[in-house]
Amino acid sequence: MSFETKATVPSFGGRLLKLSHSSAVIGSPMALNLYLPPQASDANKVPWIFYLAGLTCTGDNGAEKGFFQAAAAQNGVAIVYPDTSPREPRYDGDDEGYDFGRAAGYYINATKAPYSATYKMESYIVEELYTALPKEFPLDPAKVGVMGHSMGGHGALTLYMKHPKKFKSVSAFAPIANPSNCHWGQKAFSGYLGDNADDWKAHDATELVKTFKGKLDVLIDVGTGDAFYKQGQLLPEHLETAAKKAGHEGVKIRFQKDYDHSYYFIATFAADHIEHHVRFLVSQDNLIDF
Ligand SMILES: N[C@@H](CCC(=O)N[C@@H](CSC=O)C(=O)NCC(=O)O)C(=O)O
Repeated sequence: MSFETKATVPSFGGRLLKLSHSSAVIGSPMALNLYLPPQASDANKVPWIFYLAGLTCTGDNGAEKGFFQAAAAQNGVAIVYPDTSPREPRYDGDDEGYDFGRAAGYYINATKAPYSATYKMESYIVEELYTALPKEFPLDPAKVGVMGHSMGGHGALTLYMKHPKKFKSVSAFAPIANPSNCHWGQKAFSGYLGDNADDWKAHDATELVKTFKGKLDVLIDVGTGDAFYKQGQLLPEHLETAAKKAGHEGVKIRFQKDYDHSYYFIATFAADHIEHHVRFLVSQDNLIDF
């Protein structure tokens, strides 16, 4: 598989590549952004972090509004911003709501028709992009982290716990932390996986943490002014309680006073998240003082 570079945008001394490719997993073209910091070269393959965006997003939201590139450049890490769902073929009703179907792929492989034919965002991330990107770009295949926002925060936490050998670091902004117990998650999981709630557990961070055997050192930020948090869509306390009960003391949830769900919140704490990942991914020789 090869990527076509549609545009190259200079950013903080590095380059943001606007890429497209024909996805074998999804079965149609997909677009994504890749930020390469100034340290990246054929002779210096850099660590990299997936940023998984939330409902209604493309790979552009994080790249344009997340403010990750400054800290990524400073620390010599690359960031991959994938899309949030397949864009074609279209299915009846796939954009009736903002919270299911297009731009709401939930980073799982659907098992229910018709979505099961192409909605395979889990395999798209952890198999296709994970394998193909380091073959074409100066990315270290052994140093990969994952972070995300809201639906993408759910994606980051669950992909990390489902594929612990693939990711060395994880963090989340306002994640949907217990999708089996909130309206957003129930709607998505019944549409993609069917109505048997037992089948949802393998894709729910609060359920996964109960039996997760690896080491969990995860940074999570949630704004106390977040309308979706107040509505009960995120349920970070469920994850916190389950993690504590399972002995995972490294699940750190910071409740940020008054912050909302927006990219103003994400941008405020973006550098903290990059630095969290750097602790697990980067050798200190690669740091640049701007
Ligand atoms: N349109 C919806 C709200 C959609 C929304 O807020 N999406 C968030 C992610 S929510 C969880 O995954 C987002 O990131 N939006 C894009 C942005 O750039 O802010 C509604 O009407 O409530």
